[in-house]
Amino acid sequence: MKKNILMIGIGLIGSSIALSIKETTKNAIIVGFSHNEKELFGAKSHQIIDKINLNLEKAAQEADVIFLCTPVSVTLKLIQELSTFSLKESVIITDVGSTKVEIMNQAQVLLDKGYTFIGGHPMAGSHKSGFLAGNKDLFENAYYILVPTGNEMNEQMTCLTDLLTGTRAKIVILDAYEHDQITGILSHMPHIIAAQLVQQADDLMVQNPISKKLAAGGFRDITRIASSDPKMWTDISKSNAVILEKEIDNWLVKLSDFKDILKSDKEVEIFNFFERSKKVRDEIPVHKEGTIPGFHDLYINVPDYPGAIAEVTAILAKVNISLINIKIMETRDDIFGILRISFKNEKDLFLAKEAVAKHTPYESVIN
Ligand SMILES: NC(=O)c1ccc[n+]([C@@H]2O[C@H](COP(=O)([O-])OP(=O)(O)OC[C@H]3O[C@@H](n4cnc5c(N)ncnc54)[C@H](O)[C@@H]3O)[C@@H](O)[C@H]2O)c1
Ligand SMILES: O=C(O)C(=O)C[C@]1(C(=O)O)C=C[C@@H](O)C=C1
Repeated sequence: MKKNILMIGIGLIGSSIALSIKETTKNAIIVGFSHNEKELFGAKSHQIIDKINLNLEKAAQEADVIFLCTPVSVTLKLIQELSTFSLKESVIITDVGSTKVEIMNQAQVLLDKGYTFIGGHPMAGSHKSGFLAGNKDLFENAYYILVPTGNEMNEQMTCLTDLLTGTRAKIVILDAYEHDQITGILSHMPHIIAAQLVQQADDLMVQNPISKKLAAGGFRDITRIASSDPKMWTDISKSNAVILEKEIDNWLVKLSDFKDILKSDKEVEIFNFFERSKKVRDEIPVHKEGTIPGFHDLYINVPDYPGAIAEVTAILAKVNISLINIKIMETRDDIFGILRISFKNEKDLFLAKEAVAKHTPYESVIN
């Protein structure tokens, strides 16, 4: 029997989930709804969705599963609106919002009507928006957090996790508060800090335009996410404001402590500050199940001339090492490009590093 999946919002996340479902759930019909018709027709022509339904009530009534893939403030309104419709009794409603407490509280209106709501949040994404940035592999190896209410039946939970197998993400169950605390520090604070750092740099760039050209790897690495959608981050910040206010206070105290040790020229304390961070960062598991998604990546500095990439891949082929992914990173515009090559295991990664060092003049690092 066909399974009717309604995707409300076909942006980066909605389209990536739709594409991943199409990979594994052959009986799924993906119906798209959003406030933006042009986007819907675009998504249909790219075969991300199978059908368009511009009537939300009708689309929701026909759905077996509803994914809310909209900015958090819109998701809150849509939950309210869905609760006024007469939906299938067995319907599963889920979302992908980056915060969970406010959304789970709002979902009570659906539970009151006897509907099932399971909160969701795939912990991967990008600073890009819109269906053209969608990618069926976006969530591979990432964690996909689910927040049950306790009211859902086991079969409904299984139905949702089965539907998500195409994402190749790892499902993790959390409660809403725990979720917002963790993502507050691991996802929301980094976005606030990156945004503020860019503004601080902007002041300098206005005073001294040459500084614009001098931003190097460090600035790029820490500020990529400042290019994310401001609407999405306004919603996330407002929705997680209580936790973020506490974390910002904590940040200000810690930064002020650093200022004090700097001011009093306490070299050992300054060293300890950086040493502790390095130790913690280096120990976060990268290749196993950990905070940082596991890939076996080699970063190679390659000169910007035709054939340089082919030269590297030819060497890998010669020593019989297969790669699983290759990407030119957007980290440096001039002189060098960074080539990121992913391998299927650690052994191949180290063999590749050795081969690049032996047969090419290019520097490479394992991250
Ligand atoms: N971007 C990420 O890295 C990321 C990762 C995980 C979760 N999320 C969460 O996923 C959700 C979607 O983010 P995204 O990156 O896909 O954003 P996006 O801007 O790419 O897509 C948003 C979608 O919502 C639709 N939309 C906006 N207002 C609407 C309305 N009033 N009615 C119906 N549709 C409306 C847009 O048309 C678009 O299809 C957000 O809640 C975000 O917090 C984002
Ligand atoms: O990689 C990025 O660009 C992201 O910001 C993705 C990111 C994050 O890691 O903070 C952003 C918001 C989401 O809710 C989950 C993932």
